Amino acid sequence: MLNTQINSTENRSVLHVALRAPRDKVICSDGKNVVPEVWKVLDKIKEFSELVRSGSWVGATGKALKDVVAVGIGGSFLGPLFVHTALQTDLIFLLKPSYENLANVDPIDVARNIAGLDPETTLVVVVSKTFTTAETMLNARTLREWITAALGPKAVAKHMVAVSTNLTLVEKFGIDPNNAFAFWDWVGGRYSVCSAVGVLPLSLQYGFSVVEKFLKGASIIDQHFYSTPFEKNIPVLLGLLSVWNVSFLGYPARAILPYTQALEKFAPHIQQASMPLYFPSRLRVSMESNGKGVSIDGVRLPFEAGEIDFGEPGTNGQHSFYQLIHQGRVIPCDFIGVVKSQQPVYLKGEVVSNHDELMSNFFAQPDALAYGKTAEQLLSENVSQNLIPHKTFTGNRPSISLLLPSLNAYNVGQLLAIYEHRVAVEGFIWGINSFDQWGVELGKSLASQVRKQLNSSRTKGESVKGFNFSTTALLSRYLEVLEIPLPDKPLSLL
Ligand SMILES: O=P(O)(O)OC[C@H]1O[C@H](O)[C@H](O)[C@@H](O)[C@@H]1O
Repeated sequence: MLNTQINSTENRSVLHVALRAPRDKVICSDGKNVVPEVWKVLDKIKEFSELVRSGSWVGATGKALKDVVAVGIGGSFLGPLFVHTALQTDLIFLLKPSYENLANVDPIDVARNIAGLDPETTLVVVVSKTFTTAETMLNARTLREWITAALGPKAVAKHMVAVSTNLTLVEKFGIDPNNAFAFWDWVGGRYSVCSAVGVLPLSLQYGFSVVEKFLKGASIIDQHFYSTPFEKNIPVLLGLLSVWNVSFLGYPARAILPYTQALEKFAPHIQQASMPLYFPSRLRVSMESNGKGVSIDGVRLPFEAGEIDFGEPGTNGQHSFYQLIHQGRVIPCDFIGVVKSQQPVYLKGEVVSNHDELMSNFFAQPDALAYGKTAEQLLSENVSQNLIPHKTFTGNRPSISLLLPSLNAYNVGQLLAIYEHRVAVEGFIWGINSFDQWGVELGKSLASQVRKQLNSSRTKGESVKGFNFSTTALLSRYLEVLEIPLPDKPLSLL
């Protein structure tokens, strides 16, 4: 039998393709076909989201719920946010409950998210694979407090639901297990947008039929990736280009530049699949999926792997960091354009439509990068000698251009799956484990040491100890001046 436990450092299968497989497909983990379980949860989401959208699911005081706050961070936040934002303008007529995303543990994020919301008409979706992530759980407790303070403890059953692999902790938290939507160990957090993590919030917003199209788009790419010869296989070609740029040409970064505002959250999502880490010993900058310093067998890599991803929608980026891309360091770019705009506008008397104006830039930028401008060309334009070095463009700067026919749920699913598989292709070639993320653990455990210190200093006046000189000084200073709300003076929420 095929060994699907390719995430060998966590003894986990990697099966996010099963999340979007057709009902009749057989995909096994530990000898068990997981597709029926996937569809059981999808059917449950369909039913629940229809109840909420139709107003049949009512809150503790009998009112329909009209706002959704999704609480989650990392993979339990960025993917759904990217898809939600991508479809927002296309499907504005379908958008039923409003959609807020609470990720940061900063109380400012809580306050901003619930500003103007009424607990009576709000549904909170707590999204956490582990149900132990410190930020998410504190935010969930804060919103539980917000709901119960207004509506009483029983209101949690009607106003809070959860998405998690850890249903025991969901129940312990006080959420009715009937209102929990499961997913599985074989879904990595950053690959979970096609599980209930993304499907529940998106179904609540746009309806289940839209989400089905999104899943179908991703599934089509899964089939393409599985069966298309390498020379025509989009994720394979893109992955090879990345490996070439990073490991052979030594370009450490990649700019993701969608020429559509609808994809404004795409680069942040891909960044999560590639969160930068810092290895002081080698000044290595790396990422969550492919940001590894060692091979899958634990041997230190003799080459650089992973890219530093960043990006902004065009044309905004053109007015900030493109200067460096054109004349400074070489940054391979992914240009993503769309043929048919979600929002066509053509003003009378204008030379082109607004979308054509945007796309003029999409076509121009890769050419400027590739071909540049020579001193000879500048001379022929009578540019003065002293400005020639400043106005010269070296060219020979790599980019790829993806042109999507439109940006609907189906195409968004395709785009997601292309990038997911591309990450895997790169990881396979580099010989690393693209599916673990041990690099995020150290910071978390040090934060828990700080948390203990803050508690003992605040409650018992204990002095700061056990930290290095710099952190001791900073912590002491922090404890000296910051006013905190005491238990008898509760944090007031907006
Ligand atoms: O979904 P959760 O268990 O709350 O995890 C949220 C996030 O936690 C960590 O930071 C991981 O590095 C991420 O990959 C994960 O998405």
